[in-house]
Amino acid sequence: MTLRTEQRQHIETLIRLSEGRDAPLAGCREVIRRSWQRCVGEYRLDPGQPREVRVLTRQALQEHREPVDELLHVARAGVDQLYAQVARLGYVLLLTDHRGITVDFRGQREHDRALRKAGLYLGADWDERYAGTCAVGTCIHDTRAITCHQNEHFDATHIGLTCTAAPITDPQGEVIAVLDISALQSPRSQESQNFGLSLVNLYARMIEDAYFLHRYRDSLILRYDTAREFVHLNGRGLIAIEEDGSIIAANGNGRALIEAHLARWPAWSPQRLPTAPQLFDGDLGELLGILATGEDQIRAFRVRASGITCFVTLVEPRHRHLPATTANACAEAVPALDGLAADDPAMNRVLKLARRLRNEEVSVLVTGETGTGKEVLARALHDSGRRAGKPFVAVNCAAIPEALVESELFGYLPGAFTGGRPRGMRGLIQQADGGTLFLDEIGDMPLALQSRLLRVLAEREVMPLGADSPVKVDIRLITATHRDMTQMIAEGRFREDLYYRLNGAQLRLPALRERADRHFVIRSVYEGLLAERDEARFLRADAMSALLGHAWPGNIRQLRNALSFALATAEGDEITVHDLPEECQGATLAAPSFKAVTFDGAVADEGRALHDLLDEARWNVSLVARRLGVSRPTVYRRMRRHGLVAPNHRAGG
Ligand SMILES: Nc1ncnc2c1ncn2[C@@H]1O[C@H](COP(=O)(O)OP(=O)(O)OP(=O)(O)O)[C@@H](O)[C@H]1O
Repeated sequence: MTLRTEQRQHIETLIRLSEGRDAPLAGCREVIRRSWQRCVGEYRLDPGQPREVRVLTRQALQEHREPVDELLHVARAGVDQLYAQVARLGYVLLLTDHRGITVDFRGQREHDRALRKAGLYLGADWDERYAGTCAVGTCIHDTRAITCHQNEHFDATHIGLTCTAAPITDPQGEVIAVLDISALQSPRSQESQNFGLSLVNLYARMIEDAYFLHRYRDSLILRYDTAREFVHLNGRGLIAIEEDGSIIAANGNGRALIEAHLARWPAWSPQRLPTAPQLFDGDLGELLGILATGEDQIRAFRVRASGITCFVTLVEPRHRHLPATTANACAEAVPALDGLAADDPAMNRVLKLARRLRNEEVSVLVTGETGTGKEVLARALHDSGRRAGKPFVAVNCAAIPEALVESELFGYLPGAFTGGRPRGMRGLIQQADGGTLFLDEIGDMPLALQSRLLRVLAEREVMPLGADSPVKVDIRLITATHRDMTQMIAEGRFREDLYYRLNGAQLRLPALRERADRHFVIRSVYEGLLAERDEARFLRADAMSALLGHAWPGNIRQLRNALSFALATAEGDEITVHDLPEECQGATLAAPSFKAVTFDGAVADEGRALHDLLDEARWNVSLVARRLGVSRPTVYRRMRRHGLVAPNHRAGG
């Protein structure tokens, strides 16, 4: 079909639409249909009278450029970069103001005439009211990115074009400019422009953020992302704040965060925004002290409205530096506790409370899934407080047979019961005198003993079996459980009064899979194991990646076991993903090990893949080891595992 015939048909369709007759609109996208209806109903555009492209005079263009001069300046690098990517695909680039006037343009000179005729030119007016449905005009009307492809344009003049536009908004969400790429020719299907839509959207957001950073360059700006690695590079959220934590402005992502917060905790007046500490569920000091923490000057926070972990950095005002006191408002150093976490919001909260509690006598209940480090935290609390140097006695209530718990805990005098030691025994409570008694799995303590323990806590004395007078004890009690104690109380299996005594303060440890500082935990457990084994072996990135991706139902204990297994069984001088227990290899098995060489699929396929690789390398083990990025002994070990023997070593071969 020629362009003229197509234009005639297009005009016919739109005339029927404007006259209220049934137009063949099947397959027409809703966003386009609505715009066409605006064109005929609201703007009274006549589809039968295609309009000349309107290009502003130099003087008029200057008047449109002045208000966006600063934006044009900031956007220049982004505009050039995007154009460099799309020019060779035949696209030109337009930047328009909020009215749709093209205030900046990039295009090939050799097509100057054709582009000018098509309206792809500096000064061209793409206002929907004049030009009809088009990417720029409709994007401004709907405040969202859109492709207007060929005969989706209202005006028959434009139906040869394909145009894709994305809005650039100010901190109030108002469109201040539009970024557009357009081509004179394109494939038939509108979907062919989907990739362009993503690209234009991405650059529009980058320009928007660059402009935000420029406009608020004299304020503090919180920049955040859900990936730590991206925060400095291209953190998605930007929130400008005052030094008291109140919010001045936010980019699109930041506004969405604020809206999610307000949806859960509506403000009592429309102007009332949450403060940054409320939004990120942290202290103002923690936010303002970000630059003084960690090597990368990033700190993890948990967004209160969603519970999602965000990594936040602080962009300082251009001419102002935070007073040293605020910048250094980080917590007092307590080595025993500080070593337990790097940067995880839940752990930061636990450790902050632990620092405050370390010299208090209040009983502490540590909760968390099995293996999260409850005993390690209890010991650190002991080691960092006044009682350090005195005994730390740990008792696992679930591990002692029920019949022995009483005598073990309370001790007994000679002859107190048959089977006891002839000289009697000082109970574990007494052994902890002056120090800390740590009762793990407190939920497993038999009910009868719960009453006796309650008495010890109330009267600070213990009555050994067979004794007729109590003995004074000075202990600090820390208990731990992975059970739901409120449910146990409801079921009558745990005494409520004891629970309240034990729960003077509660420290809740997060599961390993939820921790934002998993990398640190893996490193410190690994280094601890190397020190115990007096070894120096490298933990390769593929192993680290698999460990980071594993769900760890058994938490740090399971992690420790997995690393111990790898260190005990790996033959090379480094630990690779294949040295880990099979259940931890999952996350990276499908990832390329070296160039295009991969072991794809399950371990069962590994043998076949290895065989093919060896075959291809003529059974040169060193070459295969290099290609896989593992040591030679590792390849030999895998060959043994899969029963692979080089042809020249096979019996009779
Ligand atoms: N921060 C840490 N750094 C290194 N190793 C740790 C850390 N936390 C815990 N571990 C190790 O993980 C294992 C489990 O720790 P711990 O016994 O403290 O967990 P738990 O929560 O008390 O477990 P359970 O609920 O089963 O009693 C131990 O081997 C401990 O050494």
